[in-house]
Amino acid sequence: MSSANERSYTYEDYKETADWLLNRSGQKPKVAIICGSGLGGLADLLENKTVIPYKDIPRFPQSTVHGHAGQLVFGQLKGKPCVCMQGRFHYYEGYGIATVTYPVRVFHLLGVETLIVTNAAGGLNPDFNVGDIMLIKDHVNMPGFSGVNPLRGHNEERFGTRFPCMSDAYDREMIRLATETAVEQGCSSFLQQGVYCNLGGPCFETIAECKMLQSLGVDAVGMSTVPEVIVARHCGLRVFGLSLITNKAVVDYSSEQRANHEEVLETTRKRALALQGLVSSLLAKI
Ligand SMILES: O=P(O)(O)O[C@H]1O[C@H](CO)[C@@H](O)[C@H]1O
Ligand SMILES: Nc1nc2[nH]cnc2c(=O)[nH]1
Repeated sequence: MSSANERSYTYEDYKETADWLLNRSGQKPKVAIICGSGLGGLADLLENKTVIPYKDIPRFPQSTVHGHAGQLVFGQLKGKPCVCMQGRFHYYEGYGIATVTYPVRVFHLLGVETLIVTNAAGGLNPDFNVGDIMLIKDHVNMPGFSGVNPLRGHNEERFGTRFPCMSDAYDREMIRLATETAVEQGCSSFLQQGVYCNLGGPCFETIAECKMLQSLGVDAVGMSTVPEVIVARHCGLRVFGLSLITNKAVVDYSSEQRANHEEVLETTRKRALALQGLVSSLLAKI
């Protein structure tokens, strides 16, 4: 990988971007929401919006994936000051892991206290159906097994400790509130909880890989989210995560099913409103 991809950032870099955004938006969000593939509609719920394209923001990468608009949206949701990423960055796009997670530290410096991550994911748990919403209770950072971790390198103590704990990565009280909210919203029949695993992508998994992940206790697989969560927990943000099960992972050699991004986006279109309702009602409770 080239050194440009592996670039690192100083505390002052993050601070400069945060100050620029504060100046441009005039808003100090308390909640940041990262919208997964096809889930950018969440940002449309915000009131009093200020929209800032990534291309205008100092040091921000660009979104290159279909279904990721590439802009920050500031505004209020249920009266809470929020910032939404309409489009996230993925390792497979060629960005270094510090670049993929760059916005999270910027949000921390803007005063964000809670990070909500959403993603589209393949369902590995045989009890899951396409269209289920999975509350993420834990993760497996598969790239971390070979040393790909956003905290690799110099530890900036102003963000967090060298060896952060990850056994409490996903806030249990928010999971409880979301479960309660799903009952109120009439969507508990397609609500699940489970373990999300990120792979590097951009290939979808082979059948052997899906079987291996299942045997490891993974419920849903994707290509994002975990690096953002690690950086968020390192700097003390409360994290809540949702996976929309957009397709079922193929685990049978006789299956004719083939994972593809069009199916992923198609499922997000069908479940976007339910997911948006759940997130906005949850926000009203925190
Ligand atoms: O994780 P998000 O950004 O929702 O996107 C998921 O959907 C894409 C594959 O269809 C991959 O980028 C995968 O990570
Ligand atoms: N890796 C991976 N990412 C996804 N994103 C949406 N569906 C999938 C999937 O089946 N596998």
